[in-house]
Amino acid sequence: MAGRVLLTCGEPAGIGPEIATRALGCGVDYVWIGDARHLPDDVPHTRIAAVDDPVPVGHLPVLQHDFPAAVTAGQPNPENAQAVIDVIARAVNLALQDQARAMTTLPINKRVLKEGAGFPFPGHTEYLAHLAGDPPVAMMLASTSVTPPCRVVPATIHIALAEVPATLTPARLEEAIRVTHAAMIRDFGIPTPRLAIAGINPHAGEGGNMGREEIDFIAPLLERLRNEGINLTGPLPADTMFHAPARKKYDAAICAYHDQALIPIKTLDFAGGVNVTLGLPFIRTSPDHGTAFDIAGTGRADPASTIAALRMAKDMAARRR
Ligand SMILES: NC(=O)C1=CN([C@@H]2O[C@H](COP(=O)(O)OP(=O)(O)OC[C@H]3O[C@@H](n4cnc5c(N)ncnc54)[C@H](O)[C@@H]3O)[C@@H](O)[C@H]2O)C=CC1
Ligand SMILES: NCC(=O)COP(=O)(O)O
Repeated sequence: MAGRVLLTCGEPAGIGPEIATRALGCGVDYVWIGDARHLPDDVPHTRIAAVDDPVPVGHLPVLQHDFPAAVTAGQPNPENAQAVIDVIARAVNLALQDQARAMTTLPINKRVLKEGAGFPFPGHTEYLAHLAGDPPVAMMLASTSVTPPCRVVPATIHIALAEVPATLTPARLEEAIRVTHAAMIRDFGIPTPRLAIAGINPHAGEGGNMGREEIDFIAPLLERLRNEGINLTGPLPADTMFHAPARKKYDAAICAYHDQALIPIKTLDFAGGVNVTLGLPFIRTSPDHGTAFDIAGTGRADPASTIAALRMAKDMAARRR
């Protein structure tokens, strides 16, 4: 397996190109896949033919990917949508062929991809799972600069809130728990992971007075999995499980839906948060933020989350060896 981490360009009208270059020197050897014409003017870079080709010291290695339309910072162009998608697929192919140790993806704008190329997936997570043959996956967001750490997995991901109760089936929750449990061991080096499971209702249903999902299926599922030896607590009231003393008691939290999981991590560690897709045959991390069109091209974008994502990808790759 080659040594570099692949960094996909994401939406070129967002902050991706600038943070890709500002992460240079972070201690991770990475290659950017994108169109070199989108890089800030003063960035030393070298186009290479193969992932591990050498470049001069201080240069960004670039696997060139031609985009069809011009890019204006802050204004995504649907004509470039297919190229954004193709860059992700190219990175997956390289990873599946063991030509790279891991991939880190820069943010995409899902609406533009749908508008410009009919992209049928709500995010990278679902697209990467599709490209990998649809193994069970989970989206984890993990802090890197708060103690105790905050690691969260929404059991339902990119769906409307109104669809959550019907989508959060026992099978869906069980899959999220099993994928997270296996990944905590394999990728995070925690041999006996402690998982905390959030309820879906206020006060975890308050004994059935504010909803019955906890009684009807979450608690029985947890009991069954505990009998297999998985260390689980819950269902817990979500509002009191993320303060520091509560986080000390578990290694990862499985939540019912997107915002229940992502609000605590992005509040506690927006700069250091990393998005990891658990369950894939290759390693994929990502910064926790989006395309940030409001500041694209201004030089104000903070590369910290991307640096944390690259470092986490490198660490995971070392663990998998
Ligand atoms: N992995 C991915 O591809 C992700 C993509 N997105 C996409 O990004 C688009 C915009 O999403 P928003 O909800 O607006 O979130 P956002 O993260 O792009 O922006 C939220 C706020 O945080 C600021 N911000 C974000 N990253 C920053 C950075 N590195 N340094 C300094 N300030 C930063 C922005 O300027 C903005 O004020 C959406 O289309 C969404 O789907 C969002 C999250 C992840
Ligand atoms: N809110 C998190 C997010 O949108 C990231 O999704 P993905 O593109 O990593 O699937």
